[in-house]
Amino acid sequence: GRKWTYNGLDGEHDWPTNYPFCGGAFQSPIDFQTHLLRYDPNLPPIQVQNYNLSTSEQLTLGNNGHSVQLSLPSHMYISSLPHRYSAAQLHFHWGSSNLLTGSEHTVNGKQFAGEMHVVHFNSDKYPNVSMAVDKHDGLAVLGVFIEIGEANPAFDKLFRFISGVKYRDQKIQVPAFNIRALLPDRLDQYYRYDGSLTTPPCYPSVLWTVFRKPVTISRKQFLALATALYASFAQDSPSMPLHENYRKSQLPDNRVVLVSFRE
Ligand SMILES: NS(=O)(=O)c1c(F)c(F)c(S(=O)(=O)CCO)c(N[C@H]2CCCc3ccccc32)c1F
Ligand SMILES: [Zn+2]
Repeated sequence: GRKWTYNGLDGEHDWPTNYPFCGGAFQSPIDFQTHLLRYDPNLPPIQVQNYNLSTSEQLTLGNNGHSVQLSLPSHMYISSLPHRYSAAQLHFHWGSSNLLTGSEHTVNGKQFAGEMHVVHFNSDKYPNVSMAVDKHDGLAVLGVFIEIGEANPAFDKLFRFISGVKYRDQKIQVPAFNIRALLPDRLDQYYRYDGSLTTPPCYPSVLWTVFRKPVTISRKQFLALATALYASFAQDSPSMPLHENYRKSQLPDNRVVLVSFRE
């Protein structure tokens, strides 16, 4: 598809020109404002299967110019949704070294330092993520808020390789690890709503589950993510830093956000 960026030329205000869904309804991210929330006691804890990958498996870490993404095997899946949603990839959104506000979803206007998304596709109905990406029941994304605090060694299993994918379209193989360790300890408290991809083509195909509890990583870990990457190719000059890769909040379009927890 056509190139797009997060700011300046081809920035998010211009996305609808080449990607009409980006100007449509049911867009993500949104601000989880208290008055939009409705407690739903029937929302079950999220259950994930086969997230504890063996180190003998290899995953592809890549810089696609918009984020750093880690490919995930489809034998990892979410088992607590109406269909089986198998893993496809995970990626991050962040601010910059001195902008500790880079999450996409926000809570009553509070923006977190960053946000991780684990993208899954409905493998009961579609053979792969590309076939699922534009279907109304195609994707389920787990969102995890990231805050600066205690270091989380699990993220180093990924961040220690980030210098190998500094430039756009660079890819390396990395040893797999326990992806469950990247999620918060409680998977029973989350926000739930129908939304979209937060990047072009912005298909309204995502069942969003954003965990209430953030994970923490250290400032050193955060800087490794926020300052190491370029959105430009290795041979490009000048190089463009890859940062502030978060979409602004979208209109709720009178959507209700279900929550699995009481205040
Ligand atoms: N925030 S978000 O909406 O979860 C989200 C991103 F922010 C994001 F950057 C990506 S991307 O890295 O692929 C770069 C641009 O598509 C994705 N990719 C998804 C949807 C597009 C097709 C596809 C194909 C294979 C695997 C994943 C995906 C994405 F879903
Ligand atoms: Zn994302």
